[in-house]
Amino acid sequence: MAIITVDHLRKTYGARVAVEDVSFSVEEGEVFGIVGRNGAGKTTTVECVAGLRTPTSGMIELDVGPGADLKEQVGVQLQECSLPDKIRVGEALSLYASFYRRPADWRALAAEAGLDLRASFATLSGGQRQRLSVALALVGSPRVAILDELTTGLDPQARRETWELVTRIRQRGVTVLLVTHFMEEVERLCDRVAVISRGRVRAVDTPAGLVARAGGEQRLVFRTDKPLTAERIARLRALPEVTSATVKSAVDGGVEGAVEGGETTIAGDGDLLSAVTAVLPTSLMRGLRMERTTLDDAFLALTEPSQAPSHAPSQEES
Ligand SMILES: Nc1ncnc2c1ncn2[C@@H]1O[C@H](COP(=O)(O)OP(=O)(O)OP(=O)(O)O)[C@@H](O)[C@H]1O
Repeated sequence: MAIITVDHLRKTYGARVAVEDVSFSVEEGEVFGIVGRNGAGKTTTVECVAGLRTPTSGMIELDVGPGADLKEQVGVQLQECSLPDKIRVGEALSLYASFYRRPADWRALAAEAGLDLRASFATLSGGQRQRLSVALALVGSPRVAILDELTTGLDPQARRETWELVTRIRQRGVTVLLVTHFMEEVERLCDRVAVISRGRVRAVDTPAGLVARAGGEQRLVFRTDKPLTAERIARLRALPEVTSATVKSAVDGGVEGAVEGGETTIAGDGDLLSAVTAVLPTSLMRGLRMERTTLDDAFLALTEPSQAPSHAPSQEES
C-alpha cells in the first residue's frame, strides 16, 4: 500500500522552476531514495512532501490514517541541523518530545543513536549531530521519516554508523524517504530509488534495476603475450555468456589474429569468467580485470549535468 503518493508535482520560485513534473509513490515500510545532481529539485520535492513548501501544482497524498496529524506522522531531518551550542542532547530531545502528544522514549532513541545525553551540542562531531537530528526527527514516533543528505560531509566510519541507524529505523517499520548523493548509500539502504534530473523523474527502480537498465553487463579485460588465434577468438565469440569480444586484431595472410600485446575486452553475463577461462586459460592472460556497470554509471547515464529546469534569475521565495 502506498503511504506517500506524489502526482505531477510542480514547484516554482518566481520565474525559476525548481520542480517541473515529479511523480512517484512510496510503499509503507520502504526505504525510498531520491537521487539527482545538485539543483535537480530533490530538497524542494521532499520539503513539499513534508508540508514545509506549498506545491505550485500537482498532488501529494500521505496515507497515515484517518484523522492523523500530519506533523506528528512525518518526522523531518533537514540538510542542516543547528541547535544552541550549550543545549545538551537530553535537553534537546526532551524539549522536542514535549511538542508531541505521543512522543517516543527519547532516552531509548538517544541510546539507539549512540548519543550521550549530557553532551552539549557544541561538542558533538558531525556524525553525532546528524544522528541527533535523526533522533529529533523520530521523537514524535512518526510513520514516515524524511532524511535529507544525511551523510554528506561525514567520514566513512560516521557514515556507516548513520547507515546502521537508518537500518534500525526501517526495522521498526518506519517508512523512510532518503535524499542522497551517494550511490553506495543507495545500494546499502534503498529498496527503490527515484532519479530526478532537471526537475523531472527519469526513472524509478530498484538499485539493481537501474544498473540493469544501464546495460548491467560484466567485462573481462586482459592482454595476451601471444596474439589470439582466429579459431580461439571464434570460440570465445560463440560462448552463450559472451555478448561481444573486442580484440585488437589484424588480418595477416587472410587469417585474423590479435595484435601482440593488444587489449582484449570480452563483455557478457552469467558466469562469464568460468566460460571464458574454459576456452582461454588464465595463464595466458595478463593483467586480467573484471569490470561491471555500477550504480554510478547508471546515475550518470540518467542525469544531465545542468542544474535547475529553468535558468531564470534566482528569486528567494518560499
Ligand atoms: N527558496 C528558493 N528560492 C529560489 N530558488 C530556489 C529556492 N530553493 C531552491 N531553489 C532553486 O530550485 C532548484 C532546485 O533546488 P533544490 O534545493 O530542490 O535542489 P536539490 O536537488 O536538492 O539540490 P542539492 O543537491 O544541491 O541540495 C535550484 O536551482 C535552487 O537554486
